Formats: sequence, C-alpha cells, structure tokens
Amino acid sequence: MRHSRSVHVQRSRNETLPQAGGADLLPSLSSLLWLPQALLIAMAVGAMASGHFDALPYQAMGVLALGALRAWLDALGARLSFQAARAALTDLRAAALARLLASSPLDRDRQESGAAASIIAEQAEAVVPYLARFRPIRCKATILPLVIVAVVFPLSWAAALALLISLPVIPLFMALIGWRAEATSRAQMVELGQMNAFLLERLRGLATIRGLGATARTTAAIHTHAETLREKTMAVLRIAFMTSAVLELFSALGVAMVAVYVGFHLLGDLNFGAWGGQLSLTQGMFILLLAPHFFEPMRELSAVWHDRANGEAALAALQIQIAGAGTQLPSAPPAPASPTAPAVHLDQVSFRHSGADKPVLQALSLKIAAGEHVAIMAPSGGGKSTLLALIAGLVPPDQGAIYIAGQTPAQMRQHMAWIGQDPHIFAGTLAQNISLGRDLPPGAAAQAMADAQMQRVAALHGSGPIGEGGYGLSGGEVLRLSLARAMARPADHPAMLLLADEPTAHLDPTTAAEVTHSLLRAAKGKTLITATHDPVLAAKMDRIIQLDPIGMEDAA
Ligand SMILES: Nc1ncnc2c1ncn2[C@@H]1O[C@H](COP(=O)(O)OP(=O)(O)OP(=O)(O)O)[C@@H](O)[C@H]1O
Repeated sequence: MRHSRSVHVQRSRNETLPQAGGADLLPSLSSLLWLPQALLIAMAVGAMASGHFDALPYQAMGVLALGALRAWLDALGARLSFQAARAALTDLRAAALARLLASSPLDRDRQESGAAASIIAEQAEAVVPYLARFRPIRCKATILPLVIVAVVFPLSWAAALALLISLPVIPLFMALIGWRAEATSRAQMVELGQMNAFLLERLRGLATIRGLGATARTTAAIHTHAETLREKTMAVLRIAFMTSAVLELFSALGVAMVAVYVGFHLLGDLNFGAWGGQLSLTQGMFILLLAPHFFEPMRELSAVWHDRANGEAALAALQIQIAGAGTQLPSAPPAPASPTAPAVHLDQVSFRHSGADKPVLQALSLKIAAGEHVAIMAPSGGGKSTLLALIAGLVPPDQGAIYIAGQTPAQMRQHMAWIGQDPHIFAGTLAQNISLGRDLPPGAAAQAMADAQMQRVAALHGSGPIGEGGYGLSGGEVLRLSLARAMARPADHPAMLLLADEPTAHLDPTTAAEVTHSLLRAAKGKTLITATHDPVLAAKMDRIIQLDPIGMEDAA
C-alpha cells in the first residue's frame, strides 16, 4: 500500500466562492431608480420655472416613494450580501480546518500553529467586506455609468462626451493601483501571520526563555516584527488614501465639466452638443442631477478598494491553506466498534520522515496477537515513537501495510487510545482535560481519574482550572492524566487497542510502578503496545520486541 505523502488540492478561486447573484445586483437596481427620481425633480424645477405648480405634489410623492423603495432595496441587498459572505467564509474556514486536521502531526512541513490560527481566525475576516461590500459596488460601477451615458447621449452628445472622457481614466488608474495594493496587502498579512506564529511559539516557551535568560533577544525580535508590521500597514493605508484622493479629483473634474457645459449652454454661450437643438431647463437639470451619480459608484469603489486588496490577499492565504502542503492522512469511514481486542499486523513497512535522509524503519514485519501486551524497545532515536505513530495512523507508511483487526489504521483510529510521550494539557479543569469534548457517559471522567490513581491530584485541583501546557501538574501527574484520557471513552466506543509511548519515562521508581499498575489494569483484555526504555515495565509485558535499524527481532 502506498500513500501520497504530499497532496496538493488545487481549487480555483471561483470554486470556493459564491457567484455574484441577486444580492450583488440589488444596490445597482436601487441606484438605477435615481434616474426616474432625477427626472421627476427636473420636471418639477422646469414646471416651477414656467409657473406651473399643479403636478408638484404628485412629483414630490413620486420622489419620496422611489426614495423609500431605494432605501428598502439597499437594506435588503446589504443584508443578503452579508449573509452570503458569512456563509462563504464559514465554508472556507471549514475547508481550511479540515485540511489542517487531515495533515500529519509528525510532518515538519506543517504550518506553524500561530500562522494557521492567524489566517483562519483573524485574516479570514477580510473576506466578508470583500464579498459583502466590494462585489456589489463593483457590479454597480459596471452598470450605472453605462446606463447614465445611454440616457444622456440622446439629449446631449457633448455632456455624454464630458462624462466619457473622465470615465476610462478612473478604472485604468484603479487597475494600476490595484496590482500594487494587493501585493502590499498580501505582504502585510504574511507579516501578521509570522508575528502571530512567533508570539505564540515564544509564549509557549516562556519558561525556557526566562530560565535561560533569553528575554532581551526575544523582546528585540518581537519589536522588529511589530516595526515591520507597522511599515507594511502604513504602506497599505498610503495606497488606500491615495486611491480615494485621485478618484475624488477625477470625479470632481468630470462633474465640473458637465456643469460648466450645461450652465453655459442654457445661458446660450455654448450652442453645440444638443444634436443641433437647445436643451430645455428640465433636460439640463436632468443631466446635471445625473452627473454626480455617474461618478458615485466609482467613488464608492475607491472607498472599498482596500477591502478588495485585503479580501483577495486573505482569500489567497486561505486557499493556500486549503490546498495544503505536506503529508495528508488518508481518510476512511470508521470500522464498526467491537468489544474484542484486535490483532496488529505490519507487513514490510518502511518509513522515512520528510526531510530525513535515512529511513527510520525498513521493511519491518511484525505480528501482535489479539490481546497481547508487548514492549517495543530500541535505543533512543531507534524509531519506537514513529512505529507507534504509524500504527495509530498519525502518519502513513511509505511502503508496506498495517492492519489492525484486518482494517487500516485510518478505519480503526477511533477505536484505539494513544498515550503520548508529551501529552498536551489544555487550559481548563481536570475533567475537561479528560473528556476533551467527547460524549462521555456521566461519571466516566471521575471513574477514569480513580482508575489512573489521580485521587491526590483531583483533591488538590478539584474543579479549578489547570494552566495551559500542564502548569500546576508534575510530570507524573501529566502522565496519569494522559492515562485517564485513554481510559475514559464514550460508552459505544471502547478502545480495545492501547498505544503507550514511554509511559514511565522520567518517573521515580515508586511513581513508575503506580503508573505501570494503572496501565496494566486499563489494558486488561485489550491489546497493548508500549514503547519503553524501562526494563521493569518491559518485564511485565507478554513479549519484548527489540527494534534495530534494518528490521526487528524478537528478544523474548
Ligand atoms: N516529525 C519528525 N520529523 C522528522 N524526523 C523525525 C520526526 N520525529 C522523529 N524524527 C527522527 O526519527 C528518528 C526516530 O525518532 P523516534 O522518536 O521514533 O525515536 P524513539 O525510538 O522513540 O526515540 P526516544 O527513545 O528518544 O523517544 C529520530 O532520528 C528522530 O530524530
């Protein structure tokens, strides 16, 4: 059996994003209603100028009714766009998290936790304004200017020309800035991720940093990161301000050109541009009212231009995360739960860690009987933990196959319990650290604590929290907690295969004997594979398997 060690999932941006739909069109529709509103206002002004006031109340009512309809359309469009954007972000986050969960915890190419958390939790939020604000406005900027030119052109080609002259300059300029803005935003986000990763790492290792007097160096490095982030943020802001300023300038010039033309034309000084005729006050007024709206979507677009740059940079970061680098674990539907201990069979298994030049295991074959208790022994670095990780399905073998009760490790992952060498303790109570959010029967956590002989620890900490990373617990207590986790199982998911990685390492003989006793009690009637250097623990097993670099031999 051969697994791909590096699976790159290529997805196009369109595949992961909702397509522009009705919600994106609603603001455009609302803006188009300004045309009849402007016409009614122009007609009212024209009528008032010639002394006719009869139609005025109806025109005013029409303007108000259209205004109310526009407000409703705007609100509906904003709500629908926002909902669609949040749903799209949830899907993207779920895909990125699924990829993270499917990656091997042993892979050194795995992204740093701080950077992954920064992208998925913080930077990903930039996708919402991009989808909810930028896209509807881009849609409006495509439709509204064309419609306005089409309406103005039959009245006055000169006014339409004045509008058209300034229009192409704007998208051209924005495209030029857009390339620069996206690169700058991407650099800012990368720096943010790096700073988060650095901070998280250093916070985790605070005790080591303090213990070895490396705080000054760490503070200087954090300062450098913060300074780089400040510079990159300022670059993004500079571009955002510059875009706004330039667009305001061009739209002001465009409106001014139309106003000057219409004004002088009505005064009789510029007698051209109206197809050989003369614009009436109503027509001139109508054109004047439309001119600012012609530029409005462009100005709105400039206001949300940095949303685009940030949103696309965040999308790119999420998509890299979703495509994922490094080893991906095979997924398989879980095998049905069984109350019988499984046999474990390794058939010609070879494995080399990514980036390592030599394999850790080479063509290793091994049979462990159902219910057997075995100790795997080897010198330090001999591959014991790697072997347990392969059986646990935490990493796929390069060659060969592993069967647990005839199934693959991926199918059996839910039916085994892993007692790791360096268990992670979360900030929370002992009971929360044992249940890990699993659906345990009532009292299961307390029973597991008793089975793992944690009465003294439980009495000391009660239902109070223990610190992240196990602060407040001794090394032996952390091991017992790890044992209790393995013992506490959902009622319908008994773990009939226990994998223990050096469960007595660094313990004094008395504590080691207590932990061994608890482990053996937990493993009664189950298959137990333990990696150990401890001869006392090994002697209590049914068999000792000695690993050597080229394979294995039974030593007893
Ligand atoms: N995630 C990893 N990426 C790359 N190399 C690794 C990784 N984990 C372990 N190794 C290397 O693989 C070899 C076997 O490591 P492993 O942890 O399996 O040995 P071990 O027998 O459990 O050692 P110890 O008794 O010291 O715990 C070592 O040379 C180690 O440096």
